[in-house]
Amino acid sequence: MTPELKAGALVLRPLQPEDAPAIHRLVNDWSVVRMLSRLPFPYPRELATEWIESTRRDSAQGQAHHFAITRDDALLGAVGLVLSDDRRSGSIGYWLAPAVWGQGLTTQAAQRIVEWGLTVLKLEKLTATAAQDNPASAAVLRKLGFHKTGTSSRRFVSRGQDCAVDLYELGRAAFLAGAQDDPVTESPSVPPAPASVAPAPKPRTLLVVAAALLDGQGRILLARRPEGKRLAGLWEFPGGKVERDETPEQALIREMREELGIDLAGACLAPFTFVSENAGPFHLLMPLYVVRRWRGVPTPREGQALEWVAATDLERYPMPDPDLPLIPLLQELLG
Ligand SMILES: Nc1nc2c([nH]c(=O)n2[C@H]2C[C@H](O)[C@@H](COP(=O)(O)OP(=O)(O)OP(=O)(O)O)O2)c(=O)[nH]1
Repeated sequence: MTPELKAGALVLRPLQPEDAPAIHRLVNDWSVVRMLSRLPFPYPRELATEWIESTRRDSAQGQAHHFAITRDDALLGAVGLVLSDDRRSGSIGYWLAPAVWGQGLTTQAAQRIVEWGLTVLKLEKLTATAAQDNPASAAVLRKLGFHKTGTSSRRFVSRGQDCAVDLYELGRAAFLAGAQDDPVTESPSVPPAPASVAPAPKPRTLLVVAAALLDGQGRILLARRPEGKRLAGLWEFPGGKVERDETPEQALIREMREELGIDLAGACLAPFTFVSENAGPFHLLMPLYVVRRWRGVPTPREGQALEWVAATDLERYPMPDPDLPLIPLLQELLG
């Protein structure tokens, strides 16, 4: 199913039947429709209703995910991700009402969908096309990290003619390598480098501590990263970055209190294994502790969803790539 995603002040949500009048009003505009290859101009009102129904069917079948781009509940445009038959790649498309052009909103919305498709859906690559007379769309794609792979032509129904389009692509590996998260500059204790000095190479290893909390039935607590964070929508083991002057155990106790409201002080924190993996913008070093006893009831304190998951079901929860080797180890422990 198509989820609701956040991108700055924008909310990207599944389309609803009640959106039809707004969709019709916004699309039935020559400056919008001339860039959308399959739509006629004028754009009949019934097509808006039919299209919304089709997006809801596609979403239920997992074939495509179309989102209304909204701000303060006002519909501003749409962004969609259509999956290939094998569900390993997807093609992205978007449009925005001219009244809000020039504010970077298309990039913001498309960026969130790109990230969601490549991390949560784990697509291998994304493709897109832009009409050659649509430099704004090409600029959005380049900002998102897409590169041009060729040219082709498409029938544009509204224009009644074939038009040249450029083809673009973004691979998952390239996206993950370029994903922006700078754990060093997040630290207030690191002063910014003077503008005239070339930035020093960043320390590449990030120490993150995490826990496999086990309940009485041997299920593991997973937390879904909330909207607004890097890797939002992925499931992870609760935990977080080890701060300066903290031991990993102190960091784990602090994180469990902050994130889940539980007290691990005095509990047995059993070192289980660790992750040492390239995580894109940094190298992740993550000790994983197994914890069976604590005080309090895990409660989401940071907007994250929580679920107790049997080890055999872990594969059903999309997790960050570095976590994947942990799954068979936990299955063996708890099998
Ligand atoms: N807690 C946790 N983090 C993980 C796992 N797998 C994985 O790649 N990570 C990454 C995601 C983050 O980049 C980093 C954890 O940092 P964090 O949770 O303290 O920080 P964050 O990115 O959520 O941001 P913030 O709280 O500092 O604002 O480690 C996991 O299983 N558990």
